[in-house]
Amino acid sequence: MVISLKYLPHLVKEALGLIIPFFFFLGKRYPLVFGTPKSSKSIIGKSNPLWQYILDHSLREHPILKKLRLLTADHPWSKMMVSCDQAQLMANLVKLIKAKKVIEIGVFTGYNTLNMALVLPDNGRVIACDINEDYIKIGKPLWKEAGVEHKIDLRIKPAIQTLDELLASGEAETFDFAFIDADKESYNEYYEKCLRLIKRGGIIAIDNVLWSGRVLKPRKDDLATQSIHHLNEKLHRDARVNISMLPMGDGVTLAFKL
Ligand SMILES: C[S@@+](CC[C@H](N)C(=O)[O-])C[C@H]1O[C@@H](n2cnc3c(N)ncnc32)[C@H](O)[C@@H]1O
Repeated sequence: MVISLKYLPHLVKEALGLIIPFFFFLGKRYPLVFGTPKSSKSIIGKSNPLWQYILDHSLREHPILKKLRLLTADHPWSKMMVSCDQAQLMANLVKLIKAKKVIEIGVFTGYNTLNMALVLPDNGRVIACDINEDYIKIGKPLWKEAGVEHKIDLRIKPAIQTLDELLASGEAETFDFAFIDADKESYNEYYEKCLRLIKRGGIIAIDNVLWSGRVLKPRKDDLATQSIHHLNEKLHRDARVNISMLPMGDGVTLAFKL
């Protein structure tokens, strides 16, 4: 079939008229797959006016936490920091269950470590696990400034090792709350060990369970997404816990130990 060149602009216009609305439809129907993520850390994009509305109408951030958040914002890996509204939820949970002993797996600059230490009683303890001491140098002076340094037990080594040491020293079923937010490939191991360390009625919060939407189509070669997706599937069936999966930050699952 020969098409005269003079019809070409018209044909291109017609084709675009069909293709563009199709992609708009996909973006609206499957926003996590086809939409443009505004931020890798937030399911509601951080430039979405609703995100600002949520902060304006719910965030009660302690000034020292705000200071650490702003300091962290200059870091090249600042997107690793937990979102401030999610940190506030975790502080509220820690207070609600009157937690004394908590575990943080993945500290980064120490925003959530500080957040939890601020609401723990004076004899409370955060076991803070990370492999990178450099990131923590940013937050550590603020732990001291806030007067909560004595509540934070920082362990610089692979978190699996720290959790095994806690189990070996007889601390099973003595913790109230755990936050899992480190290397995604180890999520299942972190979950299983935390479940042993947490008391009945305790809570495990697991971060990044939506992984910027990648859990919808986990690629075979993407081990991080595969690991998160498998844990999500397992938790859905896990009779040892009750769960809620929240579309907050990059997705957070709360597992309540029965
Ligand atoms: C997403 S950041 C944690 C953010 C932090 N929870 C916050 O409140 O901002 C992940 C952290 O996990 C740490 N990490 C990675 N692999 C680890 C491992 N095997 N053991 C302990 N920490 C690890 C990284 O060094 C990094 O600081």
